[in-house]
Amino acid sequence: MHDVLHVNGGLPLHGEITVRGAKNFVSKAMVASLLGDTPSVLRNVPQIRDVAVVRGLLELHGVRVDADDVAGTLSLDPRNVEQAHVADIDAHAGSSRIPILFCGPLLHRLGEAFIPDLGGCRIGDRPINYHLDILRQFGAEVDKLEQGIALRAPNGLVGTKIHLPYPSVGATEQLLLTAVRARGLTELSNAAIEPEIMDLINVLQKMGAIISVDTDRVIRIEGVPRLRGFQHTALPDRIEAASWAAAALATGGDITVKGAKQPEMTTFLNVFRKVGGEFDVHDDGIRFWHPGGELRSIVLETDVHPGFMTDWQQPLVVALTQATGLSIVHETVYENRFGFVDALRGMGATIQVYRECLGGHPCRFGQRNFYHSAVVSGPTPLEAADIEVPDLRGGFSHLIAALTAKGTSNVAGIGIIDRGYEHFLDKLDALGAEFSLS
Ligand SMILES: CC(=O)N[C@H]1[C@@H](OP(=O)(O)OP(=O)(O)OC[C@H]2O[C@@H](n3ccc(=O)[nH]c3=O)[C@H](O)[C@@H]2O)O[C@H](CO)[C@@H](O)[C@@H]1O
Ligand SMILES: C=C(OP(=O)(O)O)C(=O)O
Repeated sequence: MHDVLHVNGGLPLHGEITVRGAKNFVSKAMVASLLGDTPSVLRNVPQIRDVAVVRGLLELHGVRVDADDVAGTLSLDPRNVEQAHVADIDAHAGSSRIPILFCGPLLHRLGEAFIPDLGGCRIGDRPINYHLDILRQFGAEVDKLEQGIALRAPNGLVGTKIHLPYPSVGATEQLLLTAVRARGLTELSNAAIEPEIMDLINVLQKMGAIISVDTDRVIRIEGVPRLRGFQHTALPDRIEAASWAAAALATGGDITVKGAKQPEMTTFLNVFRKVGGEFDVHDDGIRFWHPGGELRSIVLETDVHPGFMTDWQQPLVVALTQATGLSIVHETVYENRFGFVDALRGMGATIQVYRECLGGHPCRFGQRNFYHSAVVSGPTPLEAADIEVPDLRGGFSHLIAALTAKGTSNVAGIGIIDRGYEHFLDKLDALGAEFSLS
């Protein structure tokens, strides 16, 4: 398999690419189809590995999946889930974080579930204690085994009142996918309200669920006994869009991201403008460009929505190496998301990481042993290097750094990147990047 990308960097990226549906929504909407008793159709589905992983798991559970990859349409027929003979589920261990979201839907349909060990990016410990607490509160029996988690709910699941210690995206989705068919009322306080969650709520409402979202992060659900299939077009991938925007800024280029939408990106766009990037919002996408002259340093804190998204942080840090002065980035969502800066430092960036909370607010990771704040001093020209992709967003950041650095960089392990970036090599080609694979 070709897994090393040889990048001849130092050329501004110019041109137009398209983003399709959000990785962090599409996979969840696919799981939601399990809750319906009629087929669902999902549109604007990207061809990324996380979609393939969830598809495999759904098929294992008896869902018939038909895909039109070019059109980006998935048809999901869950009518045979009760008849499925699930075998080989261990083969799905370590593939992504989505399997944990199968718990509620499978418990409703089968009264039991087995969930293999999770994968996803190693950017912190990523515990699942909130998920398991939620399932137990609905009345599930949860057993942690060596290979995964076994769950039972022989008497069904019953609505409950839950307060999340932190507005976790996955735990909020766990609750939604479980509460919609539980008996009675469920109330979740301190819920996450990311746009991908709101679109999942749209899907569940189309299926027949009753869900209200209050302004104070409280979500209320009235359980219903049955749900039907849905037809839905996924919201665009705001992380991919921001990643290409960061690539335009770092390389001094000009990229139009078709499919990108302003409402989900307001916070990113403010930061992009403060750094000195220009953008124009069009009906069918957003054009991002470097207007020439100096970029400006900033102070930035990642946070839950509507704050600056943690998944935007890694690509933007590469652009900050090209800004004049000291930028401060405080990562408050994951305790260990700065590992990727080692490689940037090796390419000539001046970045120092600290255990202290250097942003505006103390966070959960302060006074602990986590290097979760970074100071970036720029501008520093980046030099070509041999680098290894550590995780999805860190990997894309390395790619941006290689595209920014003059000379040939060898980026190993690029296979990780297609977990969340559809056809990224074709897109690089369309943007005028020079590269080869080996
Ligand atoms: C597939 C997917 O949608 N992934 C996204 C999702 O991840 P994911 O849903 O895993 O992220 P969470 O929002 O749950 O995690 C946020 C924080 O809560 C902690 N936590 C979470 C669950 C739990 O049971 N216990 C616990 O302590 C995590 O360790 C982390 O520090 O939201 C993140 C935050 O926007 C994004 O970076 C990921 O891209
Ligand atoms: C952290 C991410 O994804 P996952 O939760 O799938 O690991 C990401 O998309 O940046």
